[in-house]
Amino acid sequence: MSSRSPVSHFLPEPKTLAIVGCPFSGGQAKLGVDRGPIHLVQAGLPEQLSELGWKVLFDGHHQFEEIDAASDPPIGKLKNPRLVSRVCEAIAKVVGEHAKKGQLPLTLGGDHSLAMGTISGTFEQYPDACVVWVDAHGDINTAETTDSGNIHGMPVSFLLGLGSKIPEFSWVKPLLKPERLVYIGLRDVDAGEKKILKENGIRAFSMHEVDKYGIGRVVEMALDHVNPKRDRPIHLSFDVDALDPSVAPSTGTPVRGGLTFREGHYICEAIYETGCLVALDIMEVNPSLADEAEVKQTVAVGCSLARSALGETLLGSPFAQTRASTTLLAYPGRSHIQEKDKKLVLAPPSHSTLEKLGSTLVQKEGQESFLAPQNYLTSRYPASSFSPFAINTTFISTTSHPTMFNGVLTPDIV
Ligand SMILES: NC(=[NH2+])NCCC[C@H](N)C(=O)O
Repeated sequence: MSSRSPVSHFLPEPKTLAIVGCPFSGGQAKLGVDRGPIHLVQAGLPEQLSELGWKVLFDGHHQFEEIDAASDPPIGKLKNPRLVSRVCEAIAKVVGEHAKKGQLPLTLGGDHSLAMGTISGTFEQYPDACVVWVDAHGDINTAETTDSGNIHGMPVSFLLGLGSKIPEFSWVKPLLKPERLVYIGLRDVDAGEKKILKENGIRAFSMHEVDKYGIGRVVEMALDHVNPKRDRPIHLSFDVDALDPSVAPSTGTPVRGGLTFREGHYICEAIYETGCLVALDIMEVNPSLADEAEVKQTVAVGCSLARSALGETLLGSPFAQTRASTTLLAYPGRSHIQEKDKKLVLAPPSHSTLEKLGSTLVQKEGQESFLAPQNYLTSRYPASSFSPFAINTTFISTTSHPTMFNGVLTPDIV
């Protein structure tokens, strides 16, 4: 799989990702979802993301305060209300702090009640953000409409400030506006939730729309709704049960007729391409609900969704695609091109050249790179001046801007 360095309208260089591991299951009744983040990390997710060019911060899973069931009786129908509230409040702080530092928080659930915390944290830092909620379920029940009493079916209503106010949750500010929220993948929506969606004019692309328009058009329409100019920060909250159970079997509330493997990944890729992603949740991987192979498959899918949302592409950057056949004729011993760790590194241009290019030198993991106009390479290193052997090159792009590229070249094969 190829990748390109992350591009962002909101995150400073070096792009930093903070993994917030949340081994939490209190928003629902099935045991095991608290082990989701542990499996995702053990499967190598942090390393995979640093291979994509992120500076990855992860210093262990979040430790939660315990509240025993006896001191946390239901409030109305709501189960474990104090526990869920306190855990989400803590996560809101953690996510908010990462966002404030310009880092992208990747929250690994855990059940989806956690999004009450993650989205609250995002909105503290980015009040004009929008939310793309990918899920089989609406998770928008209120204290009045919930049947199960499981809070993982309710976080969105808290974020929108719907339903009766529960003092225990008074810390949740209604920072999310209905027009800044969009759903993709819905197919199991409770009667009360349907009413809420309608009454609040919330845009939802169910599997019916995915079937009708195709995923490409659906994502475009969804983004046109919440982020028409593609200038708002995006929080992507992805419940793996949005995927069909044949793709992600090991999850607490699977529903048939879901997104295919590619449809799920396409959503992530398309959101990454906007350059607007500021926070990501991967939720509801429960490694206790299927056989070993299916658990492995679900965990692997959780990892690959995260990678797709964070820059992994099927063929490399758009730039690399258009320049895939570029042949750089290199000349051994030529001082401005050196081979370093199997990478060809162009010697950085002089300060005056950089100034002319309006570019600066970026120091990254011992490599120096710079942004330069697309024709910089060909004008500075015309193929004719090099011999005697050819090296096929791909570009590691630090920007999706089609006229810019990064001065580091990676030879595929010499
Ligand atoms: N995050 C989830 N898996 N939510 C499932 C919710 C199912 C159901 N609508 C409920 O409120 O209980």
